[in-house]
Amino acid sequence: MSASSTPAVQLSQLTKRFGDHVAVDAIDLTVPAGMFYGIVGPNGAGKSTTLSMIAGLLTPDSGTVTVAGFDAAGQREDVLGALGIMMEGLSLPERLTGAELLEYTARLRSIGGEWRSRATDLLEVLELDRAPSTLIVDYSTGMRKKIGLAVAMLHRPRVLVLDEPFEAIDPVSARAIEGLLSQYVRGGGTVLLSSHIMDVVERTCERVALIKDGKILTEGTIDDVRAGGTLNDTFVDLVGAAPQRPISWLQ
Ligand SMILES: Nc1ncnc2c1ncn2[C@@H]1O[C@H](COP(=O)(O)OP(=O)(O)OP(=O)(O)O)[C@@H](O)[C@H]1O
Repeated sequence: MSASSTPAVQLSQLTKRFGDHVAVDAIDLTVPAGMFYGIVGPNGAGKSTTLSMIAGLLTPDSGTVTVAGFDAAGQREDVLGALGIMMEGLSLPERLTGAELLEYTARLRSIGGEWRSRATDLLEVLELDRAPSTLIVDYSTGMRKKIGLAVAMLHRPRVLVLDEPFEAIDPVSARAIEGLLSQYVRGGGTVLLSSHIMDVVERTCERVALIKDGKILTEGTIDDVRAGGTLNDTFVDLVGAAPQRPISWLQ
């Protein structure tokens, strides 16, 4: 698969309200194909809401989403084929093992016989092969995240949308996931992820968008955005440090 000039994801005036609250406020964003792209921002900034609209799990109030050139509203089947998603809170079939879930995914997606070797690779790299008979209901938080990632990758999508893939993941597993995603991007895939872990975003992503209150505060290459400092510095400068005051009952 080669990188294409069609953007992996394109958002135009994307907006979502919950009651009176504007969670995503007329966002325009282009994620070029074949790269690692990060979305960062404080809690409640609108990252998950944005990714959920790209994933088709939430309907925008206005604006458009295209994935690999397909319109998310009108070309749903094409978008589903092009996309792999891992979102917080998506339910999993709890009474299956990891391997069974991948077989189930392969059938749902009509993946040919190659699913077996793909599943073996994914389970091995993510170290889920160490608990072959453990049901998903008994998985740890990190293991649930890893099997969610394997499900998202099994059909070799053109675009992976990952909500906080590195949170709740131990450092060794995080490196394994980084390696897996890097191979995927080198092969022409696109990763769009949200994260609060700035050093992972700095290390992996080529471009980053910083969002707050549903709006993009800055967007560009990692070097442009960190402007000689660290991404953490830029984040705190633009978002504003949390208020600090003495709390007498703690002292
Ligand atoms: N289903 C919902 N109903 C009402 N409000 C919602 C809903 N989902 C999100 N929100 C609100 O929309 C805003 C954006 O939430 P979102 O989950 O997108 O933020 P986030 O950037 O992903 O935050 P975090 O870093 O904490 O995961 C928040 O104010 C949140 O309370």
